[in-house]
Amino acid sequence: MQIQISRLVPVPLKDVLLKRNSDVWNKDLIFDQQQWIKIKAPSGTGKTTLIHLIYKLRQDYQGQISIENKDLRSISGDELATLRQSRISIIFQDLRLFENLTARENIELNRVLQTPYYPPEKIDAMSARIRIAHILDQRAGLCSYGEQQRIAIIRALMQPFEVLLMDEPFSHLDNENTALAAALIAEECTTRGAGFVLTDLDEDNNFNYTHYLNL
Ligand SMILES: Nc1ncnc2c1ncn2[C@@H]1O[C@H](COP(=O)(O)OP(=O)(O)OP(=O)(O)O)[C@@H](O)[C@H]1O
Repeated sequence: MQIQISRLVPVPLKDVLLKRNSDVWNKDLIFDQQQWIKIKAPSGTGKTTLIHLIYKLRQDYQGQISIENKDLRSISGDELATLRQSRISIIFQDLRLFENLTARENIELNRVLQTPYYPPEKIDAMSARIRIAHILDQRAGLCSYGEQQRIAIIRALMQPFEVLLMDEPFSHLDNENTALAAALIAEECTTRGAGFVLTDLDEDNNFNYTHYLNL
């Protein structure tokens, strides 16, 4: 999968963002599937906005986003659903879990909504690796933010994808748990030949990024 971005600027942020020296806003970029892209920027400079624009959660922008040369504005309905079910997965900054469902139910719900990529046992295997096996049957709303973040990570990895969007995915995790989660994500992307776009506030060496962009 290829995502092309051309002269993209979110309309509400236009005046502020065009004054910034950005590698992304108002530039022409191509994100290829094999790329592991880190986008670094301070708070409030549009990281979440960018991720939501690419996932088509909002459309208040000028310029163009294209998926395989097709304008994202013209992708809707079943085509958009298929894109999100099997080609683009996402870890939201605000996680977006159902707090009254258990951790396992949150993950399983997403797994069965698409052609399942992995059998349900994989939830246990991934959870053991990133140390949340003990809370799988607990209500997500009762889990700590760090636990919730790892539930959201596994939920994203249990579905098929060619590109993974990650919005500050380790913001609630300590270094040791970040390393475990990053290793799992790296392994999953490598196995599938998938790429990712990851946003964060600071520099890091959590992955062997192919590209490092300032927003
Ligand atoms: N629809 C909107 N209308 C007006 N302003 C908006 C809109 N959406 C976002 N903003 C503003 O855009 C700016 C960027 O928000 P965004 O959440 O994308 O930043 P961020 O880089 O992800 O920040 P953080 O690191 O704090 O999560 C913020 O100042 C926010 O208030």
